[in-house]
Amino acid sequence: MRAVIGGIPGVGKSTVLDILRAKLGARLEVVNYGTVMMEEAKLRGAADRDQMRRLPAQVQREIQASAARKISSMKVEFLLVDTHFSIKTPQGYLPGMPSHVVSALAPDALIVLFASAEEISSRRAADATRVRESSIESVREELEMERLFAVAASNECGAPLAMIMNRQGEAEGAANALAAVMGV
Ligand SMILES: Nc1ncnc2c1ncn2[C@@H]1O[C@H](COP(=O)(O)OP(=O)(O)O)[C@@H](O)[C@H]1O
Repeated sequence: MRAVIGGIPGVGKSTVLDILRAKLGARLEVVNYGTVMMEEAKLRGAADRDQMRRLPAQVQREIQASAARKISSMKVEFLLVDTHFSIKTPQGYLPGMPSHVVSALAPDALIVLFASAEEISSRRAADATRVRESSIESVREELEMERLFAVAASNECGAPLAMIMNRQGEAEGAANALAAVMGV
């Protein structure tokens, strides 16, 4: 079973995935799509994520695609690809799972993890280690775009899309809902 999970920064994705990892142990492999992309980019001479972002767009597309092929060849009972369906950039929202990527991954399920804009906004504001836009308006827009791009990816690959809410103080519940969607 191969699934793709996306969620905007601060939604609690790392927290929920850690809980699921603790439950499933070796049956589950969580693969961070950005990390695999970076491994592929290193083979093409980029030293870090900033250099990767500055590579010609066509090279970045190739990196995205080869990361997807690498992930789709992994053999494990439950594989969860940790990513973002949309990435906010100064030029606009970038699709994290454009058609050539989601088709190469061929997931069985897509999941968007979401939370209330108010909670995400206060979690971002509390995290002094990162510089992130934390206004409620901005978070609301990102949440909406994450959903819209996930719908587009679902339509592209034909996999069902589940929406899972990470309620304040109930990350365990969100991890259980995720396990249920994955058929654990
Ligand atoms: N259900 C929840 N209830 C309360 N706090 C949460 C919940 N989920 C995550 N958090 C907290 O929110 C912050 C961001 O969570 P994190 O998992 O790092 O987000 P992400 O990986 O999506 O950026 C952390 O301080 C985490 O402890």
